[in-house]
Amino acid sequence: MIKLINISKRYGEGAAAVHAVKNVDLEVAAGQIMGVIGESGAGKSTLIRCVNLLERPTEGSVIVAGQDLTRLGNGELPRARRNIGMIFQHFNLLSSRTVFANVALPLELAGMDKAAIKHRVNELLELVGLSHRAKAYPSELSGGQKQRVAIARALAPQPKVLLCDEATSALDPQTTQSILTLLKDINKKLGLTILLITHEMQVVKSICDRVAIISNGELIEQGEVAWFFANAKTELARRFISSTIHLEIPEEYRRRLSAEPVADALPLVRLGFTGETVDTPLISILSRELGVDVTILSADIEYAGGVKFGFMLAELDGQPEHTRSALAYLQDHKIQVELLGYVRRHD
Ligand SMILES: Nc1ncnc2c1ncn2[C@@H]1O[C@H](COP(=O)(O)OP(=O)(O)OP(=O)(O)O)[C@@H](O)[C@H]1O
Repeated sequence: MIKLINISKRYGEGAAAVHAVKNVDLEVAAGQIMGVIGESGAGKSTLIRCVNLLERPTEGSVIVAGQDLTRLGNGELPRARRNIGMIFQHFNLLSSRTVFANVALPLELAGMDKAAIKHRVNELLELVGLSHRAKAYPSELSGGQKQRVAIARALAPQPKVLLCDEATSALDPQTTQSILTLLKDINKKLGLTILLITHEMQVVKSICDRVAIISNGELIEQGEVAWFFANAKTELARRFISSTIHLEIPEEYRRRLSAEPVADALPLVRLGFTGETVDTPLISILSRELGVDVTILSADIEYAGGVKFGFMLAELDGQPEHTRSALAYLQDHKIQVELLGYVRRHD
């Protein structure tokens, strides 16, 4: 549905030129949700704005719904752009228009008659859960409601593709989740293809099917979300992944931790679960069959893209040879084992 072929974008000329996007190839299949994640200044906004030619790429082709937008003249481009809706971080609503009139605007511009506009806008407001606020003005709405209006407006011309430029970055975590749920709903109900950019891995984890990482204008890694959590290679990807996992050694244990084995101390391990981990009732097997008791200090294990991943901090209590077999057992089941040190039983 979206195909970017060798896209580059330079701002300015000569020595002062900024090469914001470099030789990007990206494909988003129909009905898919793709997330592009990157740090500030990585080139995310420039890249997404190249898809509807809000920024014209310096090189490369942009194909949306089978049309090469970079080859269209100024007369044909507006029609092709109707296939592409867009929402923004700061909603971009018209403050002098009501919710109804904001959503109606693209339909008025397209010359639709009044009765048809009324029908369509009411349908859209129902879809985004805002029928009861049709007469309100943007200043009377919460951030989440404003983004709902923006989504309804973007969907009014029945686009095939929705571009989301940091659409939840101005919202609190709970509202973010409700907007992400709405986007997923719309994706399923309407078969809409979604390309979003974000700096938050949580957003990717919540709704994306695929993810690409952009760094310094280049796509450095991409894949299905589940594959990505299990297999990402680059340091940046690993940093984004760990930003969604919250696991710390409790202070009380940290005080008793030493790097080397000491008398009367138990190994403290971090166990990593990835898409490759073999499902196993590991704690019962370790204690019943291998003679090692497991104390879980903390765990953050989640599902993304149908795969279980996450980490667990645990203390292992058993004879040294039993502990060695337990660690080997975990590794055989594709659980990543990291020995963090040894915790003395007493201060
Ligand atoms: N209109 C412009 N003129 C000149 N340079 C620009 C322009 N827009 C962006 N840039 C530069 O291009 C690079 C990429 O910027 P871009 O806004 O695409 O990154 P981003 O990943 O979206 O960052 P952020 O999350 O901070 O918005 C940056 O170095 C930025 O300063």
